[in-house]
Amino acid sequence: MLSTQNLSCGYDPRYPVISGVDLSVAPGELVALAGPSGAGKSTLVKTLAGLIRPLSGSLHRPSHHQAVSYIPQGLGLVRHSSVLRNVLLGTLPRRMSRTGMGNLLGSFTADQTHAARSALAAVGLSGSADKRPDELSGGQRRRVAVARALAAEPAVLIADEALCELDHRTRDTVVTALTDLRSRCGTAVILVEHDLELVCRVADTVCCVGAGTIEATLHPSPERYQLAHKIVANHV
Ligand SMILES: Nc1ncnc2c1ncn2[C@@H]1O[C@H](COP(=O)(O)OP(=O)(O)OP(=O)(O)O)[C@@H](O)[C@H]1O
Repeated sequence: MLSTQNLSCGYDPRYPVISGVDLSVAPGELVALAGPSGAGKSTLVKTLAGLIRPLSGSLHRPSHHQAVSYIPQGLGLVRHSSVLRNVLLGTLPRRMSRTGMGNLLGSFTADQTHAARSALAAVGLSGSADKRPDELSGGQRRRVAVARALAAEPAVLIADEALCELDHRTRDTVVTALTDLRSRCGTAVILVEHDLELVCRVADTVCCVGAGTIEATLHPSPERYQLAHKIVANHV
């Protein structure tokens, strides 16, 4: 689904932020990236999402329309559009592949509206469809960004700290929505997340990022939580 070999990422070829990254993410797999602030997690996922060119090494991503949805740390919501319209934007690549750019300004189809409303329901925001993002709390805005990615039904969903600012119950709702997407569409999920307890509970694979690379790759279990904690804590 998505793989890298000896990938090196950063903003200046002389100073890679993270190197030697070998990742292989299968359909439906949930891979978590954990590690201290500044370790290079966002730089890596921006590269995986295609926003930054790799400095070296190889990156294989699915190339069809709607293949990769990326939730940036800053969320990228359109402030003056309604919540529903923001989520509908997630379905745009689907519409573009069918009808081309000409219809971008037209109305959305019933299918797209259904997908957007279902995504909002999945993150518990059915009642907020007509509000604007700046009328919502930080955690609610985060869930709008998740809903936008869900509505895209992508092959790969990459989320940079999408679960932070959420209370435990709401976080479980979002995790359930992601699990449903994985089993329904075979979506591979790559999650940047600081909460190791959560990560070890929900991820199939945990990559511990530190010292400019992926230092360890674990398949979680309660014992592995201690190990992951030690590896990440070493660099905090
Ligand atoms: N646009 C940029 N231009 C140059 N350097 C950058 C840029 N963005 C990030 N960096 C640098 O890359 C390094 C890694 O930052 P990055 O945001 O990838 O870390 P992170 O692990 O995601 O941290 P956090 O958990 O705090 O979000 C930092 O030293 C940072 O200063």
